[in-house]
Amino acid sequence: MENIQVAVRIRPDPEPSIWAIHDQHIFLNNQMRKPPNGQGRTTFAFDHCFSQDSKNADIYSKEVKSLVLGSTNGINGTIFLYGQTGSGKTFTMLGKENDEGVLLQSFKDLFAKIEADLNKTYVLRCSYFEIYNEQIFDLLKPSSKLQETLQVNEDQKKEFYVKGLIEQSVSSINEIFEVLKRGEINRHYAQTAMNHNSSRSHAIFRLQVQSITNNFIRQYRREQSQHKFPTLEQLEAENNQLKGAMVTESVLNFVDLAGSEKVSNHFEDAEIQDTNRRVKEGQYINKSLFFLTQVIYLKAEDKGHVPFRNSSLTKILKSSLDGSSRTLIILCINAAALHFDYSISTLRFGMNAKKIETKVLANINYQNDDEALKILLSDYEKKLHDFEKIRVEEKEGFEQQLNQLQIENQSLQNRISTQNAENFKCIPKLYKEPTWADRFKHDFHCDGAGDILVTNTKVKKPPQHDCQGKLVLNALKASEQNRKTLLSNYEVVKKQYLQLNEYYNQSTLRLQQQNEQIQCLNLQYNKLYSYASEMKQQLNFDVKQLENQELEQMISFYQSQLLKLQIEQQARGQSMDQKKQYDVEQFRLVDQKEDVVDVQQYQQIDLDEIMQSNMVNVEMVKEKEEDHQNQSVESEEFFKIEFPTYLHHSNNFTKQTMNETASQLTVQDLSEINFKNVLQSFISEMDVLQPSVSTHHKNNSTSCNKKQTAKYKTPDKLKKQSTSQTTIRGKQNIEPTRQSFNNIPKPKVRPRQNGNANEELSMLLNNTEMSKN
Ligand SMILES: Nc1ncnc2c1ncn2[C@@H]1O[C@H](COP(=O)(O)OP(=O)(O)OP(=O)(O)O)[C@@H](O)[C@H]1O
Repeated sequence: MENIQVAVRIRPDPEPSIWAIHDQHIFLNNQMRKPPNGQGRTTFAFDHCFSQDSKNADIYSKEVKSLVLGSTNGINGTIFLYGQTGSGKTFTMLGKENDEGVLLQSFKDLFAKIEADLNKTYVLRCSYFEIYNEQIFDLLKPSSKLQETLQVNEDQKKEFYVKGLIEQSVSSINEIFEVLKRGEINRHYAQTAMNHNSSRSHAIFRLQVQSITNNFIRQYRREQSQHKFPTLEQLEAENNQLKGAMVTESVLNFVDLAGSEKVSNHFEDAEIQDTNRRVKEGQYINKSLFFLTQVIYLKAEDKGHVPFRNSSLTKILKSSLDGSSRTLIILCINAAALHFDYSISTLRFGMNAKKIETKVLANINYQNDDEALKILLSDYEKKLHDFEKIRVEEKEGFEQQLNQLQIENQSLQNRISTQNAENFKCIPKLYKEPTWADRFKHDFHCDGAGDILVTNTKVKKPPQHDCQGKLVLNALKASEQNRKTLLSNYEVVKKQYLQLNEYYNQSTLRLQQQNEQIQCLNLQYNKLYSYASEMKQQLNFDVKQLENQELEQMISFYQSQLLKLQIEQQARGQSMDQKKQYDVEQFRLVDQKEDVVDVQQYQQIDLDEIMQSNMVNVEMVKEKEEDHQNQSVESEEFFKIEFPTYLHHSNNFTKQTMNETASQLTVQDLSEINFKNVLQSFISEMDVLQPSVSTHHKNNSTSCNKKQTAKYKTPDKLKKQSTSQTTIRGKQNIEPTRQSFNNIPKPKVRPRQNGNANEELSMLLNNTEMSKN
């Protein structure tokens, strides 16, 4: 026989504690030697007393651990957490992040031992349910079926069991954590959706531990699915190995009882509007706790019949209180004086429970004969079959739930899509694609900017009750993430656009400045060009003047030579006839044979023109005359001695025109256009004047040699024509070529300098010169 283990734990409180602990005793401290009501016992002795500084780990290691591990040997165990609301029952059971509850520590130790035990194979099944207002709710059911209540039935062995309770098979610590988590979520959901108050219900987590010593089973389980157990036939096939097997079965109950405070307490709570509901809750709680206390009291006093059937709680806990179970009650009390009455009540309950003795027996079956083993395995298989059936039902329920969630998820996805579409409709087009007109206007294009559609409105979150599926939450998160990404992309592109815009503005400014500079340079260039043109004009004028002077000098020189020659001819008059004398006066030497024709021709020539247009190459004449003297009369050749008549004409004309032009230039605007106009008019005048000169010559030289017209042609034409001289009347007409003309010694002429003036202007001037020449 073994007494129920009872421990007490004081919850830490900001208020000073009225309780003190010494060893296994808890009593009122010095400040409160006497109880407030002045009566009753104030010192209690329990198996363990835990102060406010105690941790869950302390309670687990000293009280809970041995009880939990005993289940692996087939010993049932039950842990009650009894106490007033807010006294720390749930904290002790489930704990917090930094102080793990006794339940989680139990799981860890249990699985650690199971994994370390290589001689047994364990089957663990767990269930989680709550008793609220005497109704049983399975917390492992799908949320849609949470409202279904379960009944407590009695089997053939007069044992109570909850019919239809889900027994979830677990094979690892993670799986059992998942089951616990699912139960807690449903408990919370029931609290809100079904108006349950978790603190007003008794929560029971039950763990069935079965083990069998058989290596075959272990190997079989490892090879097969973890949830499948070998069939009886398979076990019989290995019958020899099963002989002598030990089978253990045990149940661990973790019971978080509802608060044990008085019902009247709820009446006084002014904030609670639904008084009737609270009254009903309190009544049921007190009723179940009363029956629990009664059962414990009767068991402790050992006074005959114990009424376990009075409440669901006592029915469920019967095996723990009446049978072979090892039971632990952890009393939770508040430290403050305010809760003294409730604390005393709790401690008294513990003192009664402490008296209860239970026959702690291990549920072990030693099977040495085949028949007994078959019966055991048959029973075992039946349980497993039921378990599999439940699993199938559960699976179907989950699948239905999954389908429903998928449908809900799909509808939510549709809503999100619709919402997104509406959002995008509302989005302003932040970046307007520039038109071609804009691009030409600004000469600016931002490649790759494109259209960016960004919403500034957050995606509306659906109501809380719609968010049952993780997919929905993920979709919302993804949508939000997309929105953030779009916004960040938009910011980047916007920044680039602003930078490009800034660059464009700067470029435009630079362009304007450069245009202004170009205009200034153009102005300067025009001024310089005008100045250069003027200078060149002046230079050409000077040169022309100089040339004219030189030519005048040359003419004077040749005239003097002619006079000299004439004098010489006169001096040699004996050898020259009268006609030749006459010709000489006309500055022409004529063959006697051609005197008639020549005289006629010469008579038509104006003397002045002859004087101006014929030039005697003194050296040539001398040479020819010498040759003439040396040769026969018949071989004497006619030499036409020409003097460039146009020099006289053009010289005079040029002088006059250039003087006029210079005077015009001084008074007129020197801009390029005016300058060109002046030149054009100048050239036009030249063109007008030249034909008259040419005509004049033609008229006066019709009988003369036609080659005289070459005087007004370009040097190239002149040269060409000179090279194509033909013989007249069988006699070679030898005309002084340009070369021969150049051989005439001339006064040195200053070379014409074109300078660096504009080329077009040079061309014009050159053409003008050519025309003049
Ligand atoms: N030992 C402790 N150390 C620190 N905080 C504690 C401790 N015990 C309880 N608390 C805190 O006190 C509050 C109430 O505790 P808890 O919910 O466990 O009480 P309860 O007895 O389960 O109440 P109810 O019967 O209403 O469910 C919780 O916030 C819990 O975190």
